[in-house]
Amino acid sequence: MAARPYAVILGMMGAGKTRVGKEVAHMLHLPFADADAEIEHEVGMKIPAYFEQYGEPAFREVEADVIADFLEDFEGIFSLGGGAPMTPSTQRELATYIGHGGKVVYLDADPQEAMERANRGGGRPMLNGDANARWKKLYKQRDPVFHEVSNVHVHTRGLTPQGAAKKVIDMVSQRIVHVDGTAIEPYDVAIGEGAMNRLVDVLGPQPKKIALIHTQPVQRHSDRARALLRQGGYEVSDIVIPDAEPGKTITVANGIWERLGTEGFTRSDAVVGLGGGAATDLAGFVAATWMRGIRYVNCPTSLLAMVDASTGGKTGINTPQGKNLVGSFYTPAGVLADMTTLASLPNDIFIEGLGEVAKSGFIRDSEILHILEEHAGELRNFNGQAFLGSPLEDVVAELIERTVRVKAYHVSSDLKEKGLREFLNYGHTLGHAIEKLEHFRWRHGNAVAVGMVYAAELANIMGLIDRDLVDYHRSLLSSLGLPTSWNGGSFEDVLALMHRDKKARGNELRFVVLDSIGHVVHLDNPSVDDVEEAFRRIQH
Ligand SMILES: NC(=O)c1ccc[n+]([C@@H]2O[C@H](COP(=O)([O-])OP(=O)(O)OC[C@H]3O[C@@H](n4cnc5c(N)ncnc54)[C@H](O)[C@@H]3O)[C@@H](O)[C@H]2O)c1
Ligand SMILES: Nc1ncnc2c1ncn2[C@@H]1O[C@H](COP(=O)(O)OP(=O)(O)O)[C@@H](O)[C@H]1O
Ligand SMILES: O=C(O)C1=C[C@@H](OP(=O)(O)O)[C@@H](O)[C@H](O)C1
Repeated sequence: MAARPYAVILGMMGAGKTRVGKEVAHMLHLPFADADAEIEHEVGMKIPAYFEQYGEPAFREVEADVIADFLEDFEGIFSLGGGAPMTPSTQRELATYIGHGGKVVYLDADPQEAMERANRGGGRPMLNGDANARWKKLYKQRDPVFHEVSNVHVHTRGLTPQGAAKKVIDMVSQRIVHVDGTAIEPYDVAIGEGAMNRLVDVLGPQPKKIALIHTQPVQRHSDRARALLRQGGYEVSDIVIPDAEPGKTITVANGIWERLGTEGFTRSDAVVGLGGGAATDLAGFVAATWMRGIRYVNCPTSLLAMVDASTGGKTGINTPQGKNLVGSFYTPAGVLADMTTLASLPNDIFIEGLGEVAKSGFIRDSEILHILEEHAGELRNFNGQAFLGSPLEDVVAELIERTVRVKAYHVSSDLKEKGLREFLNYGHTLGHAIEKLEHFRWRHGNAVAVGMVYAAELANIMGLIDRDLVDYHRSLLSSLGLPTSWNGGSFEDVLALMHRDKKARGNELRFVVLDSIGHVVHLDNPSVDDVEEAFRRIQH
């Protein structure tokens, strides 16, 4: 495999491609190459002189050749000349580079700032004559193409070269999971520090008003989102809802509908949901129902919301009869899992999220289990204040990316949970019963952890897995600080609730169980004796 650039930077003349590119390379301890400097080296003369002697078409040919060579054989930060992306062969080379996982950064400076800087510098033959008018004309031609050929968009208005470089690094190191499939409008889940900086790009130019729905404990993160939205030119309605489950009610939804009505939200406006899974569920529900569906973006701030609730398109509210009884399948336009928000997440809520992470390991991706094993101690001692920039951050980013991929896989062909998606329910049949019997004082991920041990015991009783795998469930989950037993209710109560599980068919129970790590099957209608025996085994 050829050595490819870590990132390619393009943008208008004066955007800072060279200056910021050098800064990025310096911060990442990587080499830097500037296409213009390489061309000058290649032809043995300065660019203005070359333009003068041979003209622009000859320059573009040399330029395209030099760029093609560097895209194939340079491991560092590579900045292009302003006009380079207009050459069709270079556009194709950039597309191939992106196809191999490359990052093409559009360094999008404020036009006024970039134009002034380009004029000041001189040495730019494309600006000969009325420099400002030339710059503006080129901007009009080039800006749409830059958007087209890049896959990372970085606005740098008002930033110092160092600030712009830090933003480029954040954006380039984000992980992207593309969610696509039957009945799904494709969208991306962006994971990493600064993922929220994508808000304006994901919302697009159509919305004028944005309802920013969030809870109070994440105020400092919603302040950032609001600032980004205002900078993007949107009119922002800040809507604070009650924290956690009390936010997921028809009364809260109704209050927001009233506000959207009073404030004149139309079908082309949008919703941003920011917070834990409860806030993103409610925000998605409001977006799905307002005018029969408007655009929405999720900004999950808890681990559980990042790996599970914000992706997959389930939105909803609770009723007095139960959780999530009213809602719809309605996919977001994008999910921005900004790791900086985890800095304020309490330890117990982080650990709870690991329950769903482990589930994804058991049902599909054994590498998740290896990572959990290897880092169990650090994960269990998660401390938000010391998290950003620590080695654990990359471990958590990897776990989030892998878990989101498992979810995306199950959702892609079964948005409405008629088959494959049911496998995401591993550990949930007993888990939901425990949550209900504990009056929701037990957190979901904790109940699912016990539920997975239960499902493993049941699979063992049915002869599907050996005892070692059951023991492995217990040892891994408890090493993460998750519970593996429950003594809070009778078998009769549990059985009655499991019969009301959404997977049950008529009077028959239906479980999701493993037959090996990474492989799940349905277990239909096991005998009550077996179901009870498994229950007995998780009581101590
Ligand atoms: N839509 C789906 O597919 C889906 C899947 C799983 C769960 N869910 C739903 O998600 C909800 C559970 O999500 P959850 O565990 O995130 O619970 P939550 O939304 O109640 O958040 C838990 C607590 O953590 C706080 N919090 C979240 N992020 C924080 C941060 N960065 N800093 C400080 N505090 C923070 C919240 O304010 C809340 O007090 C449930 O309502 C569940 O039904 C939905
Ligand atoms: N963010 C910035 N803030 C202040 N000055 C900048 C910034 N980015 C670039 N510059 C300065 O503007 C000039 C043009 O930048 P340069 O990197 O050569 O642009 P480009 O390569 O995109 O044409 C240089 O003098 C550079 O130091
Ligand atoms: O915009 C252009 O067509 C050009 C931009 C210059 O690079 P910078 O954008 O780095 O100034 C350089 O490649 C040449 O003068 C042509």
